Amino acid sequence: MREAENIAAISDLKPDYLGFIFYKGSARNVSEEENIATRSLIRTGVFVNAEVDEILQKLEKFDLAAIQLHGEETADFCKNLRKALSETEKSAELIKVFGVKEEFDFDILKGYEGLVDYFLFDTKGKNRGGNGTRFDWQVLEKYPSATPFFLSGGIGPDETAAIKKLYQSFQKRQKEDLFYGIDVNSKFEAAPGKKDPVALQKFKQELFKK
Ligand SMILES: O=C(O)c1ccccc1N[C@@H]1O[C@H](COP(=O)(O)O)[C@@H](O)[C@H]1O
Repeated sequence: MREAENIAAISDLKPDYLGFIFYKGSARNVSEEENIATRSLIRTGVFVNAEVDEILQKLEKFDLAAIQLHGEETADFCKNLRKALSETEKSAELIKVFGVKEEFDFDILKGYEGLVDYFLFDTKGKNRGGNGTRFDWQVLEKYPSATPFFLSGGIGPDETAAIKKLYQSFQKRQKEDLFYGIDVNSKFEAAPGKKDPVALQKFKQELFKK
């Protein structure tokens, strides 16, 4: 998101998080000049292999409360970022993203356990993110971690039934707390960085309908 009026319209739908892409390679990149003021939402900065200093600068400037690491950030990087945050007396939720193609080796998560607050699963594609394509969510039925995750990657208006089905599979195992959230992006855009409030409202209604 990056347009003040659009941010206000989407904030009215009361999402828990609102994302801002800080990656120059993206058509959604937020520049230093942008005014992205919002009310009480978890303002999330999305970064791709950025330096700790850059993340701290954006955190301060844009009053971010969550950091989404959407590149090849290592566990050591996450540890250093956490340390840098505490040294500057800043706190922010850390979300580490993993790209999924057909299969996913969950062993990779082990090194990140305890270092980040959430994992996020996106579809591996030709772009760093915002590819607008889904992966096979069945992969997550074998989710072995105790770290809650966000589901992402090409989630669109027609996906509510499939999301509910996946959620129920976690409920059956009394593990629904692990399926922490869903992250929508390009499939709800009128243009890059501009979300469609009507489509999102309909989606939200459908998602919470019993
Ligand atoms: O959206 C982008 O341009 C982007 C660029 C670099 C890193 C992440 C990006 N977006 C993230 O991609 C996922 C999935 O998006 P989509 O639903 O497939 O469009 C989401 O987490 C976005 O925050």
